[in-house]
Formats: sequence, structure tokens, C-alpha cells
Amino acid sequence: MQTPPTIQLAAGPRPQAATRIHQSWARCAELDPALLADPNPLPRADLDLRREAHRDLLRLAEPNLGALGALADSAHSVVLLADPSGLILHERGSRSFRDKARRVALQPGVSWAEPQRGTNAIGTALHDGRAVRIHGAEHFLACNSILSCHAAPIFSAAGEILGILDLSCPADDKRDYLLALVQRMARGIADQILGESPLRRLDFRLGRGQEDDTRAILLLDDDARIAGANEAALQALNADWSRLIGTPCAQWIDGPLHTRDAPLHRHDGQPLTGRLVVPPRTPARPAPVARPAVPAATRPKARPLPAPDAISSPLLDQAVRALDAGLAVLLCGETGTGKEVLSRHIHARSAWQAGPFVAINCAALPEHLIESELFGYEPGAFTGARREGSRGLLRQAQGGVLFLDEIGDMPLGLQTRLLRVLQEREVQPLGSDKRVPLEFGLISASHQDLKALVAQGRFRADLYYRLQDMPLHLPPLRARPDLAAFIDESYRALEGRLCADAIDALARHGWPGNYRELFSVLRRLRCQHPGAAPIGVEDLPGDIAPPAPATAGRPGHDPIAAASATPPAYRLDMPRDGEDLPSGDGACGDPEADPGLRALERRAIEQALRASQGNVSRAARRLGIHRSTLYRKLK
Ligand SMILES: Nc1ncnc2c1ncn2[C@@H]1O[C@H](COP(=O)(O)OP(=O)(O)OP(=O)(O)O)[C@@H](O)[C@H]1O
Repeated sequence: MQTPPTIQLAAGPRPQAATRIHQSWARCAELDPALLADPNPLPRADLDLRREAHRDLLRLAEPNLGALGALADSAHSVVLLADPSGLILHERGSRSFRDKARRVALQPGVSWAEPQRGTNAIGTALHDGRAVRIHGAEHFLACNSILSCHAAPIFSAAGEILGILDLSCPADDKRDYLLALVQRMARGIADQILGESPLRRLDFRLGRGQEDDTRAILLLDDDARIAGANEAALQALNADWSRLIGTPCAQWIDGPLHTRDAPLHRHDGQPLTGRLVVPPRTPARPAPVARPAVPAATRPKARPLPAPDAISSPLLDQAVRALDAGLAVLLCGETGTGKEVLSRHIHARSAWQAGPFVAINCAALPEHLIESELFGYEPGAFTGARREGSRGLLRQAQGGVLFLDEIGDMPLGLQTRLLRVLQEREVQPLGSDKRVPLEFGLISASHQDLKALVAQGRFRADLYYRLQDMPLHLPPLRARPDLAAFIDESYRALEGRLCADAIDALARHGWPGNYRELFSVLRRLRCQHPGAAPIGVEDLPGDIAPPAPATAGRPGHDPIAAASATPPAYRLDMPRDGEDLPSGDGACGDPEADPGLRALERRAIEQALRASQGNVSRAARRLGIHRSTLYRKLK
């Protein structure tokens, strides 16, 4: 990366440039020049954590990023997606221009907020909460004059900035339509996000009959109050989020909302064409997004939430009863045992089903952001805060379910604050003297033994007791009494067949990654063997199939790998017929607490790393666990 040794400012905005750009220069002139020094991209593992924290945004942005990326590729430019702090999470587009962009640190892992990179499209759009184009010398830093950038904020239904979409080209590229294109794509992403809401949705447009692709959307709560809106709705109703949210829809739109395709009118009499969309009561995980370039036949199929089965149904019933009675539910279980899946089912069946399901991965939130992300903040509460402040994730769960995943990873200092919020059912955003009442159902989950963490002083005992009104233990996959039949059925659901020896070998495997690992292995098998012929034990991956009997001493035979593929320990904690499944005593089947499991897990990890030549990402994929989980286990 080449940046000037001393800060050099660009020629500056033309006198006739927009006032916003002059204002941005004035702001940047007051910044400490040290903030503008050569930026270092975040290390890969930290960037992965930030991506994980914004995984929903990345997932929902995928189709538009794909479409814009294809255009950028052919137009010698790059498309970037930044998080609400201005940190670039993702890039697509022309390889040759990406290389140029990297010379000025326009790349994933670098923050382009104004305090870091001066006037620029990402930072200025973030500051103003509005789309902007910054050409060549309008950039504050001279080195960035090689760029012409177009950025637009992606808004949540409540008007918070969730990210910034940017298209950056060489400075001589002045195609006027690019800013409008980026803005349209950013709005498309925001609409995808609204489309995931479990609330009823009013889709409408001004006028009657004629189709156009600007779709105004309002989210409505059970009392037909406006709970969210997209930018097109703000324009159609001449309002902003602060005026709309929480007001009765009838204050803005006349007409029978409960009828589909009813004739509607804006309050000033303007006709509207609208349609009320009621989402299904059991929310399915949205379909993985297909990139336009992938042919339909090879696109990943949408995976609905696995239905409750004989193992999880009794847990589900207990949890729903507890949540509806105002108790906090704590789900314990190894990674991949379905804690999040179960919590989504609990939400869908509980009295909170009409409200949102807000999942927070406490392990994935960067520590310095957890407090502001959770509790929200007032405008200007701290350096780098969004101009309009933030409601915070706790308030986003209002009227629904808050799912605190990996709660054992929450830093001690924050545990105190969380406890107070949960006890008082009120939150005080950073920089505010007001307290906001909170109403939601609370589910927490941990793969760690929280009791042991309490004993080690790493988890507050009072918070532990506050979270575990109803502790439930999800058994590991290997403890399923019907494991062989379950594997057989699951492979049949992929339209494949397994021979008895393959089923037997699969049922003997330890499955440290549980359901996630099993389904990853089955899908991979099916992909490698698409035909109708049944899969035998010899077709299984080496770490699952038992070693062939005559291999010892053969040239190239790896006795360590073979030893780690032998299955004897795998059924150590497998209950025999008539025995109970492991009980919910808080131990959570945690490998840390069980030497047998720990050795098993260690061996599976070593084998996966060896088979992947030390590549952690590939090893994590083999194990069917997330990379951050594998890093944590390797610590
Ligand atoms: N009973 C089940 N049947 C089939 N698939 C399941 C089941 N439970 C979970 N899965 C699948 O396993 C994967 C992991 O599930 P989930 O994210 O709920 O696990 P988790 O316990 O929350 O994991 P982690 O602790 O790593 O966050 C998902 O792809 C899910 O669809």
C-alpha cells in the first residue's frame, strides 16, 4: 500500500461543488492529522468477526452486490459494502482496479469514515445519512484523487444506517447515472431486510394501476401502528421516520387495511394502490441468495428451518410455556446442536411471535462495540457515533424475542450492565439521561459450562441465575438413540441412498460439530456422488470411514491419521437402550468439562487440520463448524 509519507491534501472541491462537500472539508480540516495516517487493514480474524456481526446484512445484500459487482467487473470499478462504522466488509469487481484501490487502502478491513480517510463517499454518506458522489480532487486526501466514488446508505426499517454501499471507479469516470444506480441498489437491499420482518407489510405506490418498480413499504404491528418504513414510503407520505414510527397507519392512509388489494387513499385524498402482505406464522430462515451468474440448476436450494422432532419437541413445549410465563430460557449444548434453530421455533410458537426475533452473537460483537450496539446511544455520544444515534439491539427486540447467543463470551464488565437492564427491564442509551422501558422474551444460549465459568469467576453468578429460570440441555447428535435411522432419512431427503455399512460408519462418527457437521458431510457426499447408486463405506471421507484392514505397513499409510479415524471412543457417551439422555445439569456436554469428549474433539480437529494442510478455513468447513469457533477451540 502506498500512501504519502506526510499527509497531502487534494486540490479541494471546486467552488461550485455541493455545499455538503465543502462542509465535509471544513469538518476534516479540524481532524487530528494522525487520524489520517497510513491505515492498517484489520487482521483477517478480526475482519471475520466484523463480517459475522453483520452476516445478515451481507447475506441480504448478496443479490444486489452480485449484480452491481458484475457491472463493476466489466466497467473497471469496484463495489464495496461498509458497516455502520465505515469499515469496509466486502468488495467485488474488476481485479485490476481493485489492485489500484488497494494502493490507497480502499479495501476490506479499512475504515473509510471521515475521521480516518477525510472527505470520501463512504465517510460523507455515513456522516450525512445521504447518498453522495465524490470525484477526484473533492477527496480530502491527495492520494484519493485517483478515485471517483458513489455511496448510499442502507437504512433499516426504523431509519438506522445498517451499512454503506459504494461503487468506486477511476477519477476520470464521470457517468452521471452511477449514483442513482447505487442508491437504487442500496434501497433494494433495505427492502430485502424489510421483507424478512415477521410483521404485516403494506406494499403500496402512489396512483392506481400502473406498475413501477418503486415499492413503498410500511411494516405494521398488531395495532396497525407503523413499525417500519422504507425510503419510498417516506417519499410517498412526505414524512420522515421520526414522524411515522409508532403512529397509527390510519393517520396516513385511509381504507380497509385488512382486505387485500383494497382501494386506499393518502390522507390528502391521493389514490394509492396497495396490498397487505401477512408473513407465514412460522418464520422460515430466508433462502440463501442466488447470484445471477449461477445457473438455476446448480443454485443452492433454500433450506427451511428443520422442523421440531421427537428430540426437540418436548424441549420446545417446555421452553414456550416458560417464555410465555415470563421466564428466561437458557439453552445449553455443544456447537451445532440446534440452539438457534430451537430458539427460532420457540419465538414462532410463543406469545411474542408477532414481534421480531433479534439474535445477538455475544462472541462475534467486537468488544468495544458491544455496549453501544446493545444499549444504543444518543447522537454524538462518542467519537465515531452515528449522527442520528442508534436505538440499540435490545430495543430492536421490543415486543419480540431477544436471543443472546454465546452468552458465556460476554465480557464481565458488560455482564453487570446487562444484568441491570434485565432486572429493571429498562435501558439507558449511552449519552442519554432517559430510561426506555423494554418488553421482550429472553432466550440465551451457550456451548460453555456457565456454572464452571461462574466458579472460575469469569461469569457473574447473579446474571447466570437471572438467565436460567428454565435451563434446557440440547443433547449432542451422537446421543440420538435413532442416529442411524436419522442419518439414513436425512440422506434420503437429499434424494440419495446409503448402504448399511456407510450408515453404520456415519453413526459411529463422533460428530463434534453435531448437526452442522453432519449436514455438511451429507451434502458434500451427495454433491460428489450425484447418481442413484447407493454410497458405500469406501465412498465416505477418510476421517469417517473406518480404516481398511490391510493398510498397516503399506507405503504412504499414515498410522496417526488411521488411528484418529478409528471409532472406538465415538460412542462413549451414547446412551444404551432404555437409558436416559444426558440431563440438563448445566454441564452442557462441554468438551472442556469432559476429558473423553475433549480428546475426541482434539483428535477430530487435528485430523481436519492435517487433511486441510493447516488451512483453518478449510478445516472448519470439513468439521462443519464456523471458522471463529475453530479459532476459539485452537486457542
Ligand atoms: N434437529 C435438527 N435437525 C436437522 N438440522 C438441524 C437440527 N438442529 C440444528 N440443525 C442444523 O444445524 C445447524 C446448526 O444449528 P444451530 O445454529 O441452531 O446450532 P447452535 O447450537 O446454535 O450452534 P452454535 O453453538 O455453533 O451457534 C443449522 O444448519 C441447523 O439447520
